[in-house]
Amino acid sequence: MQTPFKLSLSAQDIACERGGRTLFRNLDFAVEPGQALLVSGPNGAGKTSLLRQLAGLLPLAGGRLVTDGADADTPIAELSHYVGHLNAAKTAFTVRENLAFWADFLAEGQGDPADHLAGALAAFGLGELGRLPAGLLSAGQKRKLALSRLFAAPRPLWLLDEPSVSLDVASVKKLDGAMRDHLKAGGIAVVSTHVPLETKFTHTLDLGLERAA
Ligand SMILES: Nc1ncnc2c1ncn2[C@@H]1O[C@H](COP(=O)(O)OP(=O)(O)OP(=O)(O)O)[C@@H](O)[C@H]1O
Repeated sequence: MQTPFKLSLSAQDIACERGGRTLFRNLDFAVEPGQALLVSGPNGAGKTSLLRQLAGLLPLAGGRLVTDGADADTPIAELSHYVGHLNAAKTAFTVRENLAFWADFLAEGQGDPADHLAGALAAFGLGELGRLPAGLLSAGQKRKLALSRLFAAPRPLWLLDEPSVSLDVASVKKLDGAMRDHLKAGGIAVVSTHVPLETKFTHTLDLGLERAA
């Protein structure tokens, strides 16, 4: 069994600007090991922007992000998996090659990449499609491939932007199960979704309300 995660993440007084417009400011939250934050709000409220900030893909316009339980020099990007709207798969590579790349690249020094690859192929039942180029997958299968990356390397922070989009009912259940197991292992998750999930979120953040405040 893997060592339980022990990462905490807090956002302190953070702000976000896009195209010269302030989407939110003075935002605070804290997530401890085993906890999940649900980010909600209407279209355009800034959910994707916030997740991209947490993933280190978009600069903060103010405030700071603080982690505890990890080496202070390790950027959040290296502690997290970010699954966004783009599925980030190499279309000419097969399903297996994509997952093998992630297992080799992301899980270096964290156990046997072959074990991670097997876990990733099994997580959303992509084993049978292993030889298919990722570009030929259906929309839901592409989303499953992106989510399978969560299993290609153990990382304490999952940043999931509308993770259930295009998934069938059984796969949404698998996603809920995966999140439950991740939280049980002490992982943390920040999730934006318009669709109800079974996952028990310990914290919620409504960016629509933040904006109105
Ligand atoms: N590169 C950009 N330049 C300027 N404005 C941008 C840029 N990217 C996003 N925006 C704007 O920032 C705002 C927030 O976008 P974001 O994608 O974060 O919203 P969201 O809450 O995730 O929306 P949705 O629910 O529709 O996915 C939108 O008004 C969008 O037009």
